Amino acid sequence: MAGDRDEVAPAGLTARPTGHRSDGFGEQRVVEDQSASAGGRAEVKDLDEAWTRVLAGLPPNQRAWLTNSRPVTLHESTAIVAVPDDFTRGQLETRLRPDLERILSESFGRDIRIAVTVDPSLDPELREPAPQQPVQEPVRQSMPLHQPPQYQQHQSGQLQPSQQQQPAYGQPSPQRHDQYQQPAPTPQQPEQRSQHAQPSQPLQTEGSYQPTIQSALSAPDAIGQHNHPLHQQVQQPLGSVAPPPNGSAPSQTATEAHGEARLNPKYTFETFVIGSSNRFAHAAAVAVAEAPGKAYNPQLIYGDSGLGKTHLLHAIGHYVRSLYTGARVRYVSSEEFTNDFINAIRDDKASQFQRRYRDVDVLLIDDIQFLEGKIQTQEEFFHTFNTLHNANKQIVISSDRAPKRLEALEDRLRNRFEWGLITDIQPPDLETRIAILRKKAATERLTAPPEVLEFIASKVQTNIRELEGALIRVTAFASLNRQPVDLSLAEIVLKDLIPEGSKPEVTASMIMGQTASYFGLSIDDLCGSSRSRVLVTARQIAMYLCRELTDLSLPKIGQQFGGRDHTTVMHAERKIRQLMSERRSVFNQVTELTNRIKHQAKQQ
Ligand SMILES: Nc1ncnc2c1ncn2[C@@H]1O[C@H](COP(=O)(O)OP(=O)(O)OP(=O)(O)O)[C@@H](O)[C@H]1O
Repeated sequence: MAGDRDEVAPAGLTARPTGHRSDGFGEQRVVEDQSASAGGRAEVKDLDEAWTRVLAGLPPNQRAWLTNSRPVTLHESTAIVAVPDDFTRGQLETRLRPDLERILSESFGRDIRIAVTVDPSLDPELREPAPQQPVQEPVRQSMPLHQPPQYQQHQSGQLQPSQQQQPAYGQPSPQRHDQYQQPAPTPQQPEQRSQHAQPSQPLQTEGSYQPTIQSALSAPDAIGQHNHPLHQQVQQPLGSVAPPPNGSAPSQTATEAHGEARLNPKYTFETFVIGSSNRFAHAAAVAVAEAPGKAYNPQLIYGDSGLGKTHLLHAIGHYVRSLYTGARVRYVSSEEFTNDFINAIRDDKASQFQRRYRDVDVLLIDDIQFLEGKIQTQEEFFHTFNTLHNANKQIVISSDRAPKRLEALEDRLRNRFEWGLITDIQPPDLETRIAILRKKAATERLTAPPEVLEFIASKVQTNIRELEGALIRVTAFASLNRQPVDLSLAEIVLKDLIPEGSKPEVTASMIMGQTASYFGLSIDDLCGSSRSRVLVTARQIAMYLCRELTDLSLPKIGQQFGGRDHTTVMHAERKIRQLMSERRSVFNQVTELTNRIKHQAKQQ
């Protein structure tokens, strides 16, 4: 009990409850028992009543800070109040203190001071992962980084279905989609139908099957129907593929492998719309997924931001895992790879790092351009690449440029990228953009008539992420106003989002500056660790806008916000998308901020 009381600090100090007290009243009971003989019971009850008066007596802007705060107990002349986070505690101890103490003193007829304690469980909504420290590539390390891998025995095996229940190598495993939260099946337009092989169909067995890019290219336009291009006889196999040595199945369980893969369940081949701009890359991606390590190794996909490179990488991962039980797939952005590498050096865990990236069947590495200029990480990646390639493990790489244009990447790496197959993705044409919107509307259960989809597709021409963002804003606006989604509504919403004329360049610092000043916060607040509701919303809106209005990658955005993890940015994006259609205030805040940011960008 004494321990409990020790957690409560006088104003100015922070105390963190050690136990979980979801109602914030755990401590009240403690003190109640202690002081029962001295009439403390009545006082505790009075504190609740006094708190009601406090809430009624404060102006709304101050009251907002108390939404998730709770009175805990009255101990002599100190009222103890629990709040969800440090930021709110700061507000109570500074701005609100005089009014709080005045109203409480009036209620009790004697001087009352407040002491504030932090109880994070009071804010159940906040699930933000803790921020990570940003990391810098070390200048020089003395430890040996490139020892031969210590898991040679695992590397002999090509992908093999694991033990009893599995079909023979080269045959698909039964559907394992239940392991993922696949998007709910939705009715599809003929042109949106998935064009990759169904896992329930047998794959051609080793030897008889060779993918061919010719056949992929001869497929009709994506917007029309076509046969699966990859079950055709080889005419000109690309990439040198050594026959895989026989080996044992990976020892990892499917569940472990799934946890490691970190794939977005929405990014599958089913949800990927094929058009002339991406058909080649898609066909090669399917080929690679069906015959990992054998078709094209490495496969490199390049193209501008927001055109579907990450989507394809994840889709490969899902498809491999649905075809080969136990397949060890790992998706990683190059930024994470770098950070992981640096942390491994710092923590003296080089061999664990190497195992993580070398003991896999398929390595999907996103945004390789991030390795430019990072000599040590390039060196490490070079060895990772060689180890995997020598063992006939599949490597798929994405980049925002063709390898030749990755000037700050070592020649030996660029050369290796050219060993396999290089495919590009171009901005989609109008028909593909409409088909993407149609599919997006169906999977997200957003209702929008064809003319609205066409209108949006005609307005947003390059980045598919922006295209999706525009659809979300239009449907959110309609839902908030309980209006049907029609052309005039779409025109209103998109007028501000997509200004006429050249596209001004928006930067993360513009977004952070405007967001901070809009919410009366500082940039440090946005980058800091406070999780007060106001701040979290502001931070999430700023992250959402960085995602929508800039080309920055998830990890890059995370770095801008005090070194947060990329999953925090993903969470923020999802959260704000959802809140925009549920809360008018959030929709208005995002719209107003977008206007301010674009206005500022135009003036630069
Ligand atoms: N052909 C497509 N069909 C359906 N959705 C697509 C397609 N291409 C892209 N998208 C969607 O567009 C969004 C952006 O795609 P993605 O993140 O894969 O782009 P990217 O090229 O990796 O961008 P960046 O380089 O900025 O990371 C995603 O939501 C993705 O699902």
